[in-house]
Amino acid sequence: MMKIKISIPSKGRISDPAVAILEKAGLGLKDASNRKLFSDTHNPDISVMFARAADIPGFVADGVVDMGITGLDLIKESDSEVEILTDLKFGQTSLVLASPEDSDINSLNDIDSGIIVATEFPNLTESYLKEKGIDAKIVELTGSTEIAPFIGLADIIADLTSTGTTLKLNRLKIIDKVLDSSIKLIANKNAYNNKYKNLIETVSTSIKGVIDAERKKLLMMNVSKDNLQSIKSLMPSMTGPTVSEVLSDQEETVAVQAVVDDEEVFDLVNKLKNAGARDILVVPIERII
Ligand SMILES: Nc1ncnc2c1ncn2[C@@H]1O[C@H](COP(=O)(O)OP(=O)(O)OP(=O)(O)O)[C@@H](O)[C@H]1O
Ligand SMILES: O=P(O)(O)OC[C@H]1O[C@H](OP(=O)(O)OP(=O)(O)O)[C@H](O)[C@@H]1O
Ligand SMILES: [Mg+2]
Repeated sequence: MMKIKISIPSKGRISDPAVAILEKAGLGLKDASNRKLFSDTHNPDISVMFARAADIPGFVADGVVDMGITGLDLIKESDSEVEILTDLKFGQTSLVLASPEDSDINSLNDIDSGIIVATEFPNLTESYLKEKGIDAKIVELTGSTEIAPFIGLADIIADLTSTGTTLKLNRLKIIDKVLDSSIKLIANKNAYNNKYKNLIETVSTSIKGVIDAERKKLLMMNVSKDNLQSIKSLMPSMTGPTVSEVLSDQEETVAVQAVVDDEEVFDLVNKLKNAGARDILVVPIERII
């Protein structure tokens, strides 16, 4: 008997990463064949429903599904009341206001009421500008917003930018930021607070474990006892290290292991080698619970 449903995007850039996170969290899809609306997972209590990323906040808020994976921009745009459980550390992007490079509009101060703004995010854009005292005319588009100022459809645009490549290619400059967004794990408020609290928390904990693990490595090495103190002092203080005896060895050797941040590994390995560490292993971690 299936207890909870998680909705994840059926297509687009966040679909595959969402499936991958579920898989690493032990919720791999049983029937991964594409274009199916539902799929069972390896946990009999949890199934997956595929949907458009923009529809997921509404489905979660209305209780059509109990949990979802989608972008903060889409959650805010649809004004859905959902519980945000954790940030999934991908799909980082910002919703910005941008004008043509050669226009005189360089900041909000250069904008008056009546300005025409093309966007895929009419609600966010309109309410942001209203907050700033600007009554904008919104032209809602469903893609290729960048072209709007050049075909006389709008004065400026509100669009997502990540690397900045698309804006640059289309000769647009950023004049203001409406919102920073990334992908979130969300839950229906009632399901989270009452009905399925334990199950939702279990799923959330597993997924958080995957996110934490992705940014960490397990370092293992052999160290002669003489060098142990200097090796220990190099290790990040938060995470150990664990020191254990190595038996079948003539000289006095210990094995040292510690969990370290990804960014630290390169530097640390060199320092450890110089301090006398041998047989250093850098091991990926699947989950940290
Ligand atoms: N260039 C980008 N970099 C990172 N995240 C992005 C980018 N563009 C969109 N996103 C995020 O991806 C999520 C899904 O967006 P969307 O539904 O538009 O999918 P998509 O991958 O853009 O596919 P499509 O637009 O073809 O439907 C949104 O939350 C959005 O913020
Ligand atoms: O700053 P960048 O790294 O260039 O990314 C920003 C672009 O990515 C998204 O478009 P997407 O690829 O989703 O196409 P779409 O406009 O059809 O949604 C977004 O709408 C921008 O156009
Ligand atoms: Mg898109």
